[in-house]
Amino acid sequence: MAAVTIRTLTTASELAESDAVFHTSMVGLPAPAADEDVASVREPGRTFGAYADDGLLVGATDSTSGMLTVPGGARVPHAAVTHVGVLPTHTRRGVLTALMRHQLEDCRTHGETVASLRASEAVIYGRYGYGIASVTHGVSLDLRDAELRAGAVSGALPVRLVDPDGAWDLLRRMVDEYPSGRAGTISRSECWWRARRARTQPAPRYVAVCGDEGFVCYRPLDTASWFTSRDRTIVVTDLHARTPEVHRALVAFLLRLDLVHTVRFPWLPADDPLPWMLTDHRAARVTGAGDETWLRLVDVPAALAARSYGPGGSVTVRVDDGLLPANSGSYRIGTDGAEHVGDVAAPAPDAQVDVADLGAAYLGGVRWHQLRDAGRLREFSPGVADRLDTLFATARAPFAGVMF
Ligand SMILES: CC(=O)SCCNC(=O)CCNC(=O)[C@H](O)C(C)(C)COP(=O)(O)OP(=O)(O)OC[C@H]1O[C@@H](n2cnc3c(N)ncnc32)[C@H](O)[C@@H]1OP(=O)(O)O
Repeated sequence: MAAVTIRTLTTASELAESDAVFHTSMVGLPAPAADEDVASVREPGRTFGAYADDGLLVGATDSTSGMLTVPGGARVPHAAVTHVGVLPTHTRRGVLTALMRHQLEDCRTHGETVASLRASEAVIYGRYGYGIASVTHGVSLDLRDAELRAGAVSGALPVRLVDPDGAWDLLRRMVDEYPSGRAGTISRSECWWRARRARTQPAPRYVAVCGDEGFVCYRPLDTASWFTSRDRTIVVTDLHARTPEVHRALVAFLLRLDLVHTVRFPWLPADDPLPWMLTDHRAARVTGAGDETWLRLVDVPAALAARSYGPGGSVTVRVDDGLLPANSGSYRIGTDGAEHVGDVAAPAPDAQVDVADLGAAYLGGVRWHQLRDAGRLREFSPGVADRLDTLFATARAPFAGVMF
């Protein structure tokens, strides 16, 4: 166990120091500008520091509060955990474990149902009850082959360019007014917008807006030889649309850009309609797939009660949570909802799972039969995984859509 003291960091210099610890631990992550006011992009009271006996700040983590959309459309209180780091001189002594324990207990105190994060390494967070709940695809669109199918854009939805530096409030309004209904969507906090504003790369970058109902932000890559390049590439840094029609109009706008050969979409849901809009499906090439949301059910009874379920009768699942023992117990999950039915001993469960794997399956992204076949779900009654799959299935792949 680590000999550290965990404290809430409050002053501007403490917060700046925690940011320095994070960037030192990350080795190569580009640091924010020297004049960035770290306190302005941190939610008060949510940054925790670990101090060694000699008073040195050796580790830190923080989070912002918001909401996460669950299957069925309800939104539950959510903590977006980030800036996790321990100085390389103090790793593997339990510092992160002490920080994670403190942070999860704090989330419970705040009444947060779930927490999520993006992981720098896949081996870190499972032990703290986080599971991979959504995946993301990187897609490269070759404009030499990309053509919209006839009828993909009906009618003329106008797209206009706006000043990127003056558009922040407009973008924020569109995200807030037309939230995605997709499970896994997280709200963008005040701190998120401030950080995005402070850290967005300088020009050239562009924002195109479709009828105040959607936008796409993009910028060119490798501009040194842009004038004569045979491989001019832009990257889409953000895309938000109220309707599929607006989404298609924004993609159509990108396809019409002169000079550009390739459009990169670094993060798309696995079931994004983009390839299906095109005459040549292979013009949109998946260049990589990775984990997106690592989800932690902080309050298992509240999380299970908040989402909707498909048909499939009911199943009693025993959940084990080593870090937040109040979550451990048996839950009856059925088409009509879910409820806590007892402690770990009774009644006899149909299956048993660790809280991290329940988090992975919660949004419908990972199928229960995968978890069973991987040896992560213990079935006590035959066919339970298949029944759970029917109960937990969602129409669309879960996706958060934002980095933080
Ligand atoms: C949400 C985000 O911000 S993601 C960014 C996370 N930060 C980084 O990747 C920065 C670089 N890494 C670090 O700062 C640190 O290595 C951390 C934060 C990942 C881990 O901090 P530590 O204080 O070393 O973790 P701690 O000592 O509590 O480890 C607990 C257990 O996890 C294991 N563990 C922790 N990190 C790793 C890792 N990167 N690889 C393998 N095992 C790990 C430890 O071996 C230990 O296992 P044990 O309980 O079986 O002994």
